[in-house]
Amino acid sequence: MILMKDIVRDGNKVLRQQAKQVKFPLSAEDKKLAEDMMEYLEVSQDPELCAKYKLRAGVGLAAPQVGVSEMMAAVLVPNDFEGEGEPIFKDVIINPVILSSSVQRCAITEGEGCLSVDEDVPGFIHRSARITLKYQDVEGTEHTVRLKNYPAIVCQHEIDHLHGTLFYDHVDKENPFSKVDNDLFIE
Ligand SMILES: O=C(O)C[C@@H](Cc1ccccc1)[C@H](O)SCc1ccccc1
Ligand code: NI
Repeated sequence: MILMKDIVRDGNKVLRQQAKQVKFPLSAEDKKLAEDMMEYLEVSQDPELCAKYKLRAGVGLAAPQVGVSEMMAAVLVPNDFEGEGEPIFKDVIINPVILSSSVQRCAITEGEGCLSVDEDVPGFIHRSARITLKYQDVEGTEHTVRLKNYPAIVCQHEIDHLHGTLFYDHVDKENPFSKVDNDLFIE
């Protein structure tokens, strides 16, 4: 089971590398990694288990964050944090490619955090509000999905990890809370 001690922190070069394409069929190690990363998200979103294992809640986890420089990330965006209903998006996205993205941007009002960055970094992280994402699942089946708002933000945050980018790279250093007229903001 992945614990916080297994999460690589900012400063480790694996977080700044271009991750390698994943080959199919998945090796036993890659299958286990995919399962373990999704398990981390599920456990971290259960308040009792999250406290029991001293985790930080997460809606996404990328392989480089556990020291594996491969293009794989688990994403679990719950319907709501009461755990009611099916998740908005749940899958392990492998070799993801953003095929298209909206010019319109979207940001989380309170900014972003990262399991690999212990410090708070204030500022808006403006991302595309809508994306068309192509990826393979653990079986190697190809999916092309259109995502918007929060699920789109989470997937862009995770895909950034696969290219060595961290959320605070997107903060406008001159004016961290800069915005333009048609920017969307979500709570
Ligand atoms: O470090 C990670 O990649 C996991 C992040 C992903 C993320 C952060 C901000 C915005 C979108 C995605 C963690 O999920 S940060 C903790 C968190 C937990 C619940 C809801 C939002 C952020
Ligand atoms: Ni992150």
